[in-house]
Amino acid sequence: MSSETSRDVAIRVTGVTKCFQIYEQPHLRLKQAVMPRVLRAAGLEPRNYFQEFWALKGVDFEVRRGDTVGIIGRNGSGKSTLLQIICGTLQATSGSVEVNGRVAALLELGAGFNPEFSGRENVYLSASILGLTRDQIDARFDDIVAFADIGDFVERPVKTYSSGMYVRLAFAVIAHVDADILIIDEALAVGDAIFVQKCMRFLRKFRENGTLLFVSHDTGSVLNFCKSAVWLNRGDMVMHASAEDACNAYIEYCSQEVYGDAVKLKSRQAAREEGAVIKPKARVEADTRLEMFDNVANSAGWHSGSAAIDSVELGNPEGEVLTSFAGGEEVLLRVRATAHVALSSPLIGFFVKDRLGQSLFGEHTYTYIQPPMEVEAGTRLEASFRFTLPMLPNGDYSMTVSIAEGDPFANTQHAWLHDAVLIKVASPKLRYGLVGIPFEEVSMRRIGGGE
Ligand SMILES: Nc1ncnc2c1ncn2[C@@H]1O[C@H](COP(=O)(O)OP(=O)(O)OP(=O)(O)O)[C@@H](O)[C@H]1O
Repeated sequence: MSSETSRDVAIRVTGVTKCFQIYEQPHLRLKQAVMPRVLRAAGLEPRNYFQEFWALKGVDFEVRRGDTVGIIGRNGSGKSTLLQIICGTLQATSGSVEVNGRVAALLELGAGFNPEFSGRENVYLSASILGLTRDQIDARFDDIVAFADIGDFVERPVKTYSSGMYVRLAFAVIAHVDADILIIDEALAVGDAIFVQKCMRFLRKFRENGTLLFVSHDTGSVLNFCKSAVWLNRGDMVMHASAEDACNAYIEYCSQEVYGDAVKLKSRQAAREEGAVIKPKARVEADTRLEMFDNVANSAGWHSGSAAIDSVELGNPEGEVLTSFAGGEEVLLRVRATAHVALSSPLIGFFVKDRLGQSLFGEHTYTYIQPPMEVEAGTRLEASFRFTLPMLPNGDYSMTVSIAEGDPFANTQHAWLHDAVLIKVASPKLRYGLVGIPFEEVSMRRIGGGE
């Protein structure tokens, strides 16, 4: 039993299973409807004409009020099925779902609106299903149409809409019904960039008070948006953990799937010493704002056994290793790795990500090392990247480093360190946005008279 009271819980999913009945031929469905009764009446044991498919196999998790939870998993893992059960549009085979609050959902395209009705009629229909009175819808109609921004199409039947228009109107409705809980499926992906930005602004505001359940294949947007994530795999809930832990585990799993059983990835997490203290090396510059912590030994990640990352160092272009930087200066990043087997076209890469796991910048060696190198087992490699360190806003960052084999589009990862370098930025000036810009001068002056 959870320690949370029902008041704190927005969604509680307990032991939910879903079994679909699969009929190999359409007429077997009819047979299933009729035959068992006939056979029972004749005193015979009825048989089933379908195969069972378990899309969900006992899913348990809770979403607290105000939480933003991502649902991740590969195609067919049961994400949409779970959302439909939470929304009440699909019945679970067993288990229960408790939802506290008004739920509005943007599920897969095609669900929700009546295609024969106009946009206007569908707005009234779906907003009233979501609990708004006619007067409330009248009062909000113009805002909904302005948000959707689909012009005269609002008077035309929804069946004439493009998928982008459809999702615009559907999102506009759910954004105006005072929902306590929003459930967003991948549908948002069909909107154009400007509309998606508008939705994201709305969702960022919404999550200040509301509860959000967000499904995506894109771990980047889950990391960017969600506090925690539920990972589903073939109907099983593998984990419900912080978004970072769940996404890292999921990415690792997907990589393992690519390798197959031939190569067993070894988790570095398992080897990590509990409570290892990361000590920053000595500061070099007096007015430091950006500090680097070598974390190669403690970084979570994995390796296939074919190659390993040995060290990651950042320093000045002369090669002197430093741990403190101001941002804006030229730096040299050196990644050393060992190939334990012969590799054709090894590539070493890195990217710097923010606290939420959002990638900010990075590079790999492939485009610079042409033709690709061939190396024999036991070769030690050093990749060097010389670049201008950006000004990063205050916060914690980390650098992911990897060695792979192949090209940027088709490669086999051999070692991956999630947090090879930890970066702390403390500056009184840079505060906003993803990337800090060093402003040379900021001023304000009066350019006209006031009343
Ligand atoms: N009505 C249905 N009848 C039979 N099988 C179904 C039905 N709906 C879903 N399934 C199956 O259940 C499994 C889970 O489907 P679901 O759509 O929930 O997965 P998903 O994780 O949302 O996938 P995707 O990421 O591709 O959208 C799939 O194997 C799918 O084929």
